[in-house]
Amino acid sequence: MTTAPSLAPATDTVLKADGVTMRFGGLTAVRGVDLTVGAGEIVGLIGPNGAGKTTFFNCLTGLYVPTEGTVSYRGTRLSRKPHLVTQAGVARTFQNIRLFANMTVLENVLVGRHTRTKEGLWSALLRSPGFKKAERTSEERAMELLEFTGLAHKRDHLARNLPYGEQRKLEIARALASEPGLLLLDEPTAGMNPQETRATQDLVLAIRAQGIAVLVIEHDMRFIFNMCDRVAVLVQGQKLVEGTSDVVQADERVIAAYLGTPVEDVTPPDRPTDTAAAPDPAAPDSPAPDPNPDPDPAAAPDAADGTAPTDRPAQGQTGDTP
Ligand SMILES: Nc1ncnc2c1ncn2[C@@H]1O[C@H](COP(=O)(O)OP(=O)(O)OP(=O)(O)O)[C@@H](O)[C@H]1O
Repeated sequence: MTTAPSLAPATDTVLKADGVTMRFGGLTAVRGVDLTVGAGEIVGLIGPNGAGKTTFFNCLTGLYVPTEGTVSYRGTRLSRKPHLVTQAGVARTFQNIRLFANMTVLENVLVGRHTRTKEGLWSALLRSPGFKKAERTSEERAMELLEFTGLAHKRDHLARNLPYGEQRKLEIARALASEPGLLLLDEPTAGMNPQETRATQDLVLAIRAQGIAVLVIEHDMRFIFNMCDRVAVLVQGQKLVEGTSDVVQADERVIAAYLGTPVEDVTPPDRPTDTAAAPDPAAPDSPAPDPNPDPDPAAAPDAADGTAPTDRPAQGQTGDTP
């Protein structure tokens, strides 16, 4: 088993969640979860369906106000308003893709810059010199991010016409546009083929190399155990185990509650993974992508960022011409 080394020692705590609990009426979806993410770390959050992973993300990012507990980013307690959480330096992607389907790839990334631009409405309407300068800077940065995520050649394509894997990349590019110090990824490889998964793994490592800490929910255990410095396991809303990939995948309780069998032969990041189109024994609870996924309450359009989920394209769709 190989874990890519983090570039920075995890001395500085970027994210600190203390005793986060989320109840929905009689259901406790998350129960007293503590979690930290250090600078330079990639931390995995795994667990069976319904374990509370996305709910926990929603508590971290202000979409839900936790019933109990606190969340801090770089030592400062986070706001309960999603756009202020983003402004503070925490960006995220969603389990169900949320893009502006009828906007271009470049425009989608520019939207992600809004928490980093100071020019106001009047300045924009009057197209003041300050606005034009800010617009140029934003566009340059957006293009850098499209280069970084391999989407520069699609800059003028409509988001809805991108193949599924590229829509996921675009979500990441848009999240990066807010210049986060911590990126939360909710099932970034869901519905991807092995090549796309491998590319996403490389992208996450490149994001970490830029000094951005990553907390990732994923059902693909190879992806998790290849990359993560630490992994936390949620079961029925509670943290069951936390440790290195080696510790977690050998833990009897995790095997019993989630993995089923020990995950062997985890592919190192520099080895191709595109051999298996067959069902993946290292992906517990990871059925073939559902073309009609259940609606994710967190993915509903919200006033904070105004995005809407896009329809998931059919698997293997390549019709990427706008
Ligand atoms: N807004 C809500 N209202 C009521 N119950 C909710 C709400 N959001 C989540 N839940 C419930 O909380 C529990 C945890 O759900 P959550 O989506 O966080 O799990 P998960 O670990 O992310 O699952 P998956 O791996 O399938 O995405 C589930 O029982 C779910 O039905």
